[in-house]
Parts: sequence; structure tokens; C-alpha cells
Amino acid sequence: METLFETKDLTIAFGGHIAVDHVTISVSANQFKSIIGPNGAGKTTFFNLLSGQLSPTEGEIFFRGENITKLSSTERTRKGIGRSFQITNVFPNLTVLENVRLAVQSQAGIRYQILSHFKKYKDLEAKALEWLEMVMLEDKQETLAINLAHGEKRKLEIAMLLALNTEVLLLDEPTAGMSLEEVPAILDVIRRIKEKGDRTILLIEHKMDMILDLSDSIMVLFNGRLLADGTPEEIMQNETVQSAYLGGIHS
Ligand SMILES: Nc1ncnc2c1ncn2[C@@H]1O[C@H](COP(=O)(O)OP(=O)(O)OP(=O)(O)O)[C@@H](O)[C@H]1O
Repeated sequence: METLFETKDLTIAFGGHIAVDHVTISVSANQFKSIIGPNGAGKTTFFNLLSGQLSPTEGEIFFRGENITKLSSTERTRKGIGRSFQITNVFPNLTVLENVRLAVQSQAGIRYQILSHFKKYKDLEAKALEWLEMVMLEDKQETLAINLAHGEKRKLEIAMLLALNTEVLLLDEPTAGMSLEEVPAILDVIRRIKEKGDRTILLIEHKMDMILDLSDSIMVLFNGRLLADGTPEEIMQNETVQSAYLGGIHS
């Protein structure tokens, strides 16, 4: 399988604290990889390093063999690494459809520079609607973003990320803050994206049971270090993971 991106000894220290400690991984195209680990393990920091929000103290990141360690987050998005929008990137007083249309429009701008050559307004809207259907939010297209339930906001964020058309999707705890009733719907959305088969997905999750059947591979971070990296079965059977993670800290 083709390696899409790799990290080599990726490390970042905040003052004396090493939040990500010499993490070396490799991710194949169209793989679904989950990142698990207890609070403070370094998962979000690792994402921030991949997306370019943070610069490493040491180590390198390669995308399609190219060293992208020094590229900005915008340059990385242009290359094909997209990170889920935070709720703050959603315009609260625009409708759901308008928010996604803006994301489609920004993608058109990034990829083609001259928007008028790409799509007319109606085409942009049709594309936006496709993404809303993908996340099963089309019935809320006329709703103002501010009026969405929390779970629906997360779906909107995912639709906006999909609209950027990046090959890699970085999803940081998409189920965070959701009620138990909302979780299956978001997992369904993620499953649909995976089944389409044209994206490489990295997903941070706290609770391992949620992502076991979705993941092709799982990496476990603990105190910034890569404790294990393997198939769900390998991770479940890994004794170090069992004692360090599943033992007491889980749940
Ligand atoms: N900008 C920062 N400055 C200083 N310390 C930071 C910074 N960002 C993260 N840290 C520290 O780095 C460590 C890893 O944090 P990080 O948020 O990456 O963990 P996490 O695994 O995502 O945790 P959670 O599951 O709670 O989100 C923590 O000890 C955190 O306090």
C-alpha cells in the first residue's frame, strides 16, 4: 500500500514538558487510523503538528514523500491535509447551507484560484448540498447554524471539512461533548465517509470501544510517546496497552 504520510521522531516540548515525544508513524492512502490515549497524552498536540498549527522542536513530517515540516497550515491544506473546522469557524448567523457553500467556495479558490472559471453560484450550492447529504444534515439546510443542536454542529463542521476536498481528514474527537443519543449518528456519518473509500482519515478518540470496528489501525499515545501502533486486534492484545491504558485509565 502506498504511504501517504509519515512522521519521523516528531517531538514538541513546551518549556520543559515534552508533549509529543519522538513519534514515528506511517499512514497509507485511504487508511482509517485512530489515535487513542488518556487525557494529556498529546493527541491534540500531535494533530496540531500534522496540520501545521504548531512547529515541532524536533523531527519531520512527510506527505507523499515531500518534507512538509516547514509548511504553514494553509499550504498543508492546499497539499491535501484538512483539519476539522472548530465551531468558531462556523458563521452562526448564516444557514447551514450557506456555511457549507462558503467552504466549497474557499476550496474552489484554493484549488483553482479564479472562482469564476470553476463554478457558478448554483453549482456551488448544489455541491454544498451533496456534502450536507453525506453528513445527513440536508433537512437542516435552511436552519441558522446558531440554532443547531451540538451533534448537528459537529456534522456541519464535518461537512465543511469534506467541502475542502482534502485527501486527508483530521478529526479531533468528533463525539466530544455529545449526548449518548447523538453519538451513533456521528459515527454513522464517519462510517459513510470511510465506506466511500477516497479519504485517509485520522481520528482522535478517547473511548476505544467506539472506534474499534471503524479503524484499520490504532495508535496509542501515552505521555507523548507512541505506546503501540497496530490493528485493532493487535492493540486489544497488547499487554503494555492493557496495563497502561485499558487497565485503570480507561473509562
Ligand atoms: N500550547 C501549550 N503550551 C503548554 N503546554 C501545552 C500546550 N498544548 C498542550 N500542552 C500540554 O501538552 C500535553 C498534551 O496535551 P494534549 O492536549 O495534546 O493532550 P490530549 O491527548 O489531546 O488530551 P485530551 O484528551 O485531554 O484532549 C498536556 O500536558 C498539555 O497540558
